[in-house]
Amino acid sequence: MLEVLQESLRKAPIVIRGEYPYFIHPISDGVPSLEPELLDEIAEHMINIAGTDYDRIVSIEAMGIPLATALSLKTGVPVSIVRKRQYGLEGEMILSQSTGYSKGELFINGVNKGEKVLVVDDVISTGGTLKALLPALEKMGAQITNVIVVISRGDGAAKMRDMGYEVDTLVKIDVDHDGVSILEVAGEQQ
Ligand SMILES: O=P(O)(O)OC[C@H]1O[C@H](OP(=O)(O)OP(=O)(O)O)[C@H](O)[C@@H]1O
Ligand code: HPA
Repeated sequence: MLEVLQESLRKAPIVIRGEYPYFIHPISDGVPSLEPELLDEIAEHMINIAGTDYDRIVSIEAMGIPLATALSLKTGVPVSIVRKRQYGLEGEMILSQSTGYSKGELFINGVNKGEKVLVVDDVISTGGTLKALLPALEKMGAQITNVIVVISRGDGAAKMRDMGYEVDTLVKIDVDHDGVSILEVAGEQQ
């Protein structure tokens, strides 16, 4: 299951950002090369989890964009990207994002009241991003049908569950200075 994803994670190099061992991978960084075979495997898996019954796919720049695009092309569902740049449009929602290595603001546009929304992203780590995003989407009147994140490292997904949000992840990993270890793969018995 998810063989292309697993193989690519085993090859991911690590750099240290502050104290944080940061893995570099096609899905989380677009580096060194994001292959269509990998995007296809992931998009198919996301459709297996969430189906196609939603009005909008919501994802976060930068690395949510290829995932949301791949999914949009398969499902015909439109995409709204949560940006790190302010547009000042009416109804724009502003939120604060904090990850293991960065802090900043995010801006949501294009999500309409009453819409069924699928949220996808590349990585969940501290959970800081989704902790800010999911309540904000609900405040805008969206109904979140599923939240799917490709790579889970750390306890972010568990923290989201404690907050009442189920986050499906395709693979759980551990990262240290030597590399990535795969702890769990969706749909596989451990
Ligand atoms: O669970 P968290 O600790 O919040 O980390 C996860 C977030 O970190 C990454 O985004 P990043 O801000 O690095 O943006 P990028 O997609 O532009 O690389 C990733 O795309 C998630 O959005
Ligand atoms: O270690 C990481 N690598 C890439 N993206 C990430 N987003 C959170 N942590 C990471």
